[in-house]
Amino acid sequence: MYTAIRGSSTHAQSTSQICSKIHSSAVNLKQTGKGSSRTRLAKNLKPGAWARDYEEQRKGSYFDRASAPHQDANLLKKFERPSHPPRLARVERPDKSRPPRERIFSKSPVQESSSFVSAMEAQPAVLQHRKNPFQTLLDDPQESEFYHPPSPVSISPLSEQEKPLVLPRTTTPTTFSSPPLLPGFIPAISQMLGDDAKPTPIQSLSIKWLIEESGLDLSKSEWKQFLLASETGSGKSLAYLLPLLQKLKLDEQNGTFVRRSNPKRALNPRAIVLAPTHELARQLSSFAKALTHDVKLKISCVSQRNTPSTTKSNVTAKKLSEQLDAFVDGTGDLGELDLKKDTQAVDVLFGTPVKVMELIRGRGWDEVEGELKPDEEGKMPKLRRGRDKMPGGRGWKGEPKMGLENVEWVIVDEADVLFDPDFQEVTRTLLSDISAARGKPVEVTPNVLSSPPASSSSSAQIINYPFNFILTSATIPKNLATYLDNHHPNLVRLTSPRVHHLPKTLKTEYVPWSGGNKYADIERRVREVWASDAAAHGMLDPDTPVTLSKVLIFCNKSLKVMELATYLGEKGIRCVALTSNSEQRKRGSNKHLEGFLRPVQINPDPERAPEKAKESKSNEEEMALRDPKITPHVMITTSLLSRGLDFSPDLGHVFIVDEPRNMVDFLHRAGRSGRAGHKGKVVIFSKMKGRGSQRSREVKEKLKEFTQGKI
Ligand SMILES: Nc1ncnc2c1ncn2[C@@H]1O[C@H](COP(=O)(O)OP(=O)(O)OP(=O)(O)O)[C@@H](O)[C@H]1O
Repeated sequence: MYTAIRGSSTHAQSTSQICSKIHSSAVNLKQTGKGSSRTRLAKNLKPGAWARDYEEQRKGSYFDRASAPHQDANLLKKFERPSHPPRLARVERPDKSRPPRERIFSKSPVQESSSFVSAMEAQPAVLQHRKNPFQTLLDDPQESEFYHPPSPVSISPLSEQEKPLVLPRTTTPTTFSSPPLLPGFIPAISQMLGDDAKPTPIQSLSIKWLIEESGLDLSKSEWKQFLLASETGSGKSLAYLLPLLQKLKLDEQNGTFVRRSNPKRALNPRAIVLAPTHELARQLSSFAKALTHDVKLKISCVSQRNTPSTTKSNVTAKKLSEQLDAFVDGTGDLGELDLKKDTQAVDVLFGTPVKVMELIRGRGWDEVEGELKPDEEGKMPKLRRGRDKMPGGRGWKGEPKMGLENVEWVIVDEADVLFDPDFQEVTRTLLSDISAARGKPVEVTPNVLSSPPASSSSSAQIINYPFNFILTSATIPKNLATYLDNHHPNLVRLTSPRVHHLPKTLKTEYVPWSGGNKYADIERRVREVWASDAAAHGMLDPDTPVTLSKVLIFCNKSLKVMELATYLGEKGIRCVALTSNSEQRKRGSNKHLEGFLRPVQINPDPERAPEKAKESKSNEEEMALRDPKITPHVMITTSLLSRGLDFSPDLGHVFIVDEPRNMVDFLHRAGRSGRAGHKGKVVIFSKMKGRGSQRSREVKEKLKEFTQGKI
């Protein structure tokens, strides 16, 4: 590269010739795959529009510099393309005939779970603008990013001035038994987890403190406030679902719950479970459905609707609005909500905060109409019947569908995401709406998560919601702990001993890039995984068909997901590629994750559903499911699927091909494998030798310390 430029200067060529020479030499280097800085140079030093800048440089001492031009940071900065603005969740098409719509929230709006994704997919530079509370992996090696609980059970506060109230260790239940559990839960638990299943540490704690209650008024108020934190795959869902469902059933049986009816909004749940993605909400709701197989409670999931891609001219606004309100395609088995049929109140509603808000306030609740300008005669334009009153049009606002008077429980799953700066406004607005409907309004103050720890003398707003408030997470970043300390000082923290560690059954492996095609490295590794599966199987049980591991690959960018999927597809490896905008995600079911997620089902009762009970797969179907050429065994995605989803134990490998941005991200991605005591491996691809490997080695060191519990 350097020689090419020196050569150019000695022959006094024209600027554009010089530039094109630089360009072509850089492209050559790119083709030989010699490193990222050169590739970037090839992109940035294209001849043409920037030639003037080169001319200016040439007048100075550019070519006399001792160093190579790609080392001149100032110059490169000048030619750098402007960075992309942060992606918004919903892209508005410019329509000059309409006044612009504004959003109520001043910050980057949280419209959908896809905004979570765009936040996770955004470039590091973009993340900085939103003051990401998490440091990048190496930014602050001295200080831990996490809150370390002093004991499995503690009550607030984190602030340095006060000491947390630490409860003495007591014996916790070691079996799922009735009592304290309702007898109806026992067969469901046995069917789902096996007859020998024992409660995990977080489940023991929750049975003890949330179900038995131990005669101790921990939360010092009528309503419980709890945080459940434990490592990934340790059964937090069951830890909060059991107390929730049991209490709902008991209140119903004892007559202590009196349903307040709201004739206009019949859908009036007793509990709301919030999750950051539709996929997770659906999986949790089917888990709850299976648990209540005998304990009859009505479970629903408000999910991504079937939005028609185009507006047909013969569809009236009313019809279209009705279609949009029929949220799913009638897959009632999964417990998803169909507003046409579900006019009765439900017991537990699962959903993302944005979807639940749409039910509470009506679709389009977060948009205000743009200013309508008077015409030349000073008359205000009327809304046009068809277009402007169509869903999404200027004058359209959906009807609220859901009452909140009966809500006695709110569970925030993946609390660190739902209270992170991108989500917290909508989450807290939702909590405040419920409080207001229950006669106890709570003000929503902006940006509470960035506030410093309150000293004992300062007066942080103490929030006591008029409902039971349960948070769960596998990671408690310090800013979440501080928020809880400031605003929920009575919150009880139940934490498992291994919180913030990788599951014991998950192994970590580092794979160096070969220096050639990275996609080929990944392909090779996938094939190695399958080869070792086949070899191990051959030694153990050669007469039965082999089951090959499923592989989940995490990239940082959607573009890379698609490129890698194309590459592997061309090499004969079928993959599912999922990004926030994937069409499959819009279907309103988890079909796109079939084969990867752990199926949740209770064996059908042969008397009640004889056909379902008989259903079994033919040999050919079984073989097709095992064949990676027919059934995809590789899923490629971004952080979208890193949260909460319970992948099947067949998913033996997680590949992390881009450096995780922070420890939180790493723990959640890695934790999709090695769940519930099953073996798993997280494979981290990185550069371990030569230029640029220093950082990888430091990251490796940090991850090692972390997984060994030194941080
Ligand atoms: N006591 C138990 N014994 C055996 N398996 C269990 C037990 N409790 C839960 N499981 C299983 O463990 C798996 C993981 O559970 P779950 O998804 O609730 O974990 P989690 O802690 O919420 O994980 P994450 O932090 O990733 O959301 C599920 O498949 C569940 O069926």
